[in-house]
Amino acid sequence: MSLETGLESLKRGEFVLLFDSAGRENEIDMVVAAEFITPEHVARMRQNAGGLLCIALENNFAKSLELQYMHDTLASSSMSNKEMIMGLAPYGDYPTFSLSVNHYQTYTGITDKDRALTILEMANIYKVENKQKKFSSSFKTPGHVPLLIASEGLVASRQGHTEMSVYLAKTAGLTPVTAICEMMDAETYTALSVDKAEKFGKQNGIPLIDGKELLEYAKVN
Ligand SMILES: O=C(CO)[C@H](O)[C@H](O)COP(=O)(O)O
Ligand SMILES: [Mg+2]
Ligand SMILES: [Mg+2]
Repeated sequence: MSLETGLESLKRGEFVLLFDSAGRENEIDMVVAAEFITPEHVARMRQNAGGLLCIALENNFAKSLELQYMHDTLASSSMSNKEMIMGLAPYGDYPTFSLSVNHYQTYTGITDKDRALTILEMANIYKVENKQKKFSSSFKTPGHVPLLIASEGLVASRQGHTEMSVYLAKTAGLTPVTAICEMMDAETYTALSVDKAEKFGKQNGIPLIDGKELLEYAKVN
């Protein structure tokens, strides 16, 4: 069963591929638990996925850091061009974007080493008692890694890669913080197809988890 194989991979600090659904983004993200991230993971996501590398956070954790969705922050700001604020995407969901961050010990923030440090230190904050204090003293914004906030209720309320990847980390007994990046196709200039992702997964020993299977599992677990 790919979901259980996937959970084992995540526990070992390895990648899984996560497909949402044909009726949604129709995208496959490379996913790794943030607590295990290394510069090598970042380099592989950059080379083999090529989308936007983000950190997904469980809702309660994001709240403990006083994070808000960026569309809410902008809506309550003094900006005059509020018509620019992203609402529902064409596939029917609000974006999960919040702030983008760099760890304070990074240099430019974009190198594989810098992004791995930012991602790892975000996961480490989960284990700290005064999370908000540690977060505000250790990170700068804007930075080079976007933070995504998973919905309250996780996959029961939104079925994005944000929620599904955090759900996988939690189910694997890991810190509910993930690094995710969309897989792109440099031949077609579109998102990578499921067939191509399956082939890539087989060649590289990376399990592909179907969102449909994940949602069915979540209903009974
Ligand atoms: O847009 C995104 C950020 O790069 C990606 O789609 C990512 O998978 C998270 O978003 P979602 O939860 O909507 O799938
Ligand atoms: Mg997206
Ligand atoms: Mg997505």
